[in-house]
Amino acid sequence: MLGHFLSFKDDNDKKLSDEQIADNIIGVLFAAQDTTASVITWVLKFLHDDPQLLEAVKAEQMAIYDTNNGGKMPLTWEQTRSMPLTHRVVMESLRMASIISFTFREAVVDVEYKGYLIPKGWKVMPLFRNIHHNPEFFPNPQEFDPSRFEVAPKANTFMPFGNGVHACPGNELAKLESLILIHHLVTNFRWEVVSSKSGIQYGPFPVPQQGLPARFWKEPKQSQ
Ligand code: HEM
Repeated sequence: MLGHFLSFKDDNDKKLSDEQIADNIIGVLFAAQDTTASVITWVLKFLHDDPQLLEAVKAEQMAIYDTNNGGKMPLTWEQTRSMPLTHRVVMESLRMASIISFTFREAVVDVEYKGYLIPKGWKVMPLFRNIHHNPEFFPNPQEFDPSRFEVAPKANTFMPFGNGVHACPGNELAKLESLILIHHLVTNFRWEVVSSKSGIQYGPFPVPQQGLPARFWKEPKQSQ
């Protein structure tokens, strides 16, 4: 990406300034890395808090691990497309955590919505977190329940990656990274949350209070 920015020239042959390059790199690090790290932290918390679910995810991943000759062969693209339970855990974590809680849009023309007029130039703030925690769309919204994603959510009720032309271009990458990490983690490691506090801490993205301090260790395999 840095290479692309350094060699970029616009229609007038103008290059990007160092400041513009730094701004873009920081922007993407912020948009891509912190967000994905936050959601993965929540996945670990939710799995840790539900040992039965963790066992079920582990069973799904161990089946893949065994097919891959005890993890000696790399995970394939097709395998990442065939992790239904783990995928639902990622989706439910995205809903529960709602990493990007809201966004802004500006009305470019007068808009009438349900009897309200939003005049041209006004800012509108869709609150993703509220939509994701609305019991009308997600019954018992405070409950972590991946099975709710066995049925696709109603249109425009699940937007962890935003919507429209400025929706997140890293959507699929973030989900893929989460699936890969979960695969390697549950097939090779165990973890214990050292101090689990209820509550959310924003920095600016939400993570569990105190950032979920945990201890990890490699799980001994029976065949080893
Ligand atoms: C779990 C991880 C992620 C979440 C929850 C997330 C969420 C979002 C959301 C909600 C938006 C739309 C903001 C808006 O409408 O104003 C957005 C935009 C964006 N995201 Fe992500 N994102 C994630 C990961 C990533 C990754 C991995 C990348 C890049 C590799 C990325 C790059 C971007 C960029 C460049 C934008 C701005 C798009 C635009 O303005 O046209 N994001 N993200």
